[in-house]
Amino acid sequence: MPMHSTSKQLWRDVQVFDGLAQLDEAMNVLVEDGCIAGLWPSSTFDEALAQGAVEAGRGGVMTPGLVDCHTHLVYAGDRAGEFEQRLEGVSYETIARNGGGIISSVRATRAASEDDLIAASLPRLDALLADGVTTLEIKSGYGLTVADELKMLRVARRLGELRPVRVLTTLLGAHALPPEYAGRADDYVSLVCDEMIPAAVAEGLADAVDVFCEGIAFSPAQCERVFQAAQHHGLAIKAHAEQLSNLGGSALAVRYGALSADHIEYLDEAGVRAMAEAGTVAVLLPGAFHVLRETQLPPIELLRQYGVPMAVASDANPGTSPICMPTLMANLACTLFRLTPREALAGMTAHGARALGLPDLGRIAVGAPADLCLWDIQQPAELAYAVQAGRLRQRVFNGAIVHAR
Ligand SMILES: N=CN[C@@H](CCC(=O)O)C(=O)O
Ligand SMILES: [Zn+2]
Repeated sequence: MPMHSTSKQLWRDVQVFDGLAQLDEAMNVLVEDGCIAGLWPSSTFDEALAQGAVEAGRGGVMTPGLVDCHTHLVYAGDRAGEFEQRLEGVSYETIARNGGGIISSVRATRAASEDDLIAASLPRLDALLADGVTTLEIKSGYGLTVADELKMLRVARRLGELRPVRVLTTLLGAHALPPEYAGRADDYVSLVCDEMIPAAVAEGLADAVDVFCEGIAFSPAQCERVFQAAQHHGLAIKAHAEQLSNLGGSALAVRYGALSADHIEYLDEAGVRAMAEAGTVAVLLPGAFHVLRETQLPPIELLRQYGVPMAVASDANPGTSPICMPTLMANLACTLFRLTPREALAGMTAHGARALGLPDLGRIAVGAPADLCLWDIQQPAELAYAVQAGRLRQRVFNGAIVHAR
C-alpha cells in the first residue's frame, strides 16, 4: 500500500467540495503535519508557506474523507433467506416477531469468535475504504449479552487498528429483546443499564449509546432508562427512531441531548422542530429505505425548512442494508429522498461528522484534520450521479496518503 507521510504536501488545481458548499474555483491545497495548512484559488499559493512542499496530486475533485456515521458492520452470517421471504411479501416486522431478523444475526454473532468477526467484517470495511471512508461508526447490537456486546465492540476497536481509518463505537444493547428475556423486557433493559453500559465504559469500549425505539424493539419509557444510564456515564446518545412508526423516540432522544436521530421516516413536525431547536442531526438511511421497499418518506422538506442538518449513512447491516458503498447512498439519497447532490455530499461529510460529535471533521478548511479524498471525476455532483466503483484516486488519512492508484 503506497504511503506518503512527507510533512508538507501540495495538491494543485483540484475542484474542492469543502463539506458544506462547493467552492467555485479550482484550488491548491497544502497539507502539513496532518492538517490543512493552506487553501488558495488554483493559480496562487503562499510561496513562503508552501516552501518545500512535495506535489502530491493534480486535477480531479477533492472532498473531505467520507464519514459513515451509522453502520452495523460487525456481524456474522447473512440474511439472504430473509431477503427472499420479504420479496414474497413477508414484512420485516413479521420476520422479527417470528424470531428472525435481528435475532438471527444475534445467533450467528454469539457463535462467532472475535477473530471470526474480524475476518467477516474486514472485507466490508475494505469496501467502505475503497469508496472513500476515513471515519465510520460501528454499532454493537447483535450480541445482546454483556460478553457478546463487549466482544463486538472490541472487534470494532480492533478494526480501527488494522486499517488507516477512524472508528467510533456505539453500544446498541437495546437493539432487540433476546429470546432468553422473552416477556421480561424491563429486566433486559436493566441488564443494559446496570451491567452492559458500565462494563463497556470500564473497558473504554464505547463512545456512544444507541437504542431501537420501535414496536418490535423498545418502548420510549425503556429507551429513556437507557438514555439516563448513558448520560450518567457521560456517553453520547443516538437513537434509531421513527423508522416504522411514530413513537416520539426522536423528541425523547433530543431531550437527552442526542447527537442524532436516525431513520426518521415517520418523524412529524413537532419532532422536526425539537431536533432543530437542539441542533440534533437527522441521519438519513436510504439503503434501509430501499432494501425494505419502504414507501413512507422522511420529512425532507420540513427538515430543510427548520434547518436540521441532514447526514447520510450506509447503515451497512445484514438485514436492512447489506450495502457497503457510501457513494451509492449519496445516489439513493438523491433519487429516493430528493436531496440535491450537494446536500447528499454534505450529509456524508460535514453533517455525518457532526452526527458523531466530531465537528472538525468532514470539512476542507484551514486548520481541519487532513482526511481527504481525491476522485477521478470533473465535478462533485458526479459522486451522487453515477454509481461506479474505482473512482477514488487517493485517500488521505491524517495527512498521509493511505490509498493511491
Ligand atoms: N432498525 C434497526 N436496526 C438496523 C437493522 C438491523 C437488522 O435488521 O439487522 C437498521 O438500522 O436498519
Ligand atoms: Zn441502524
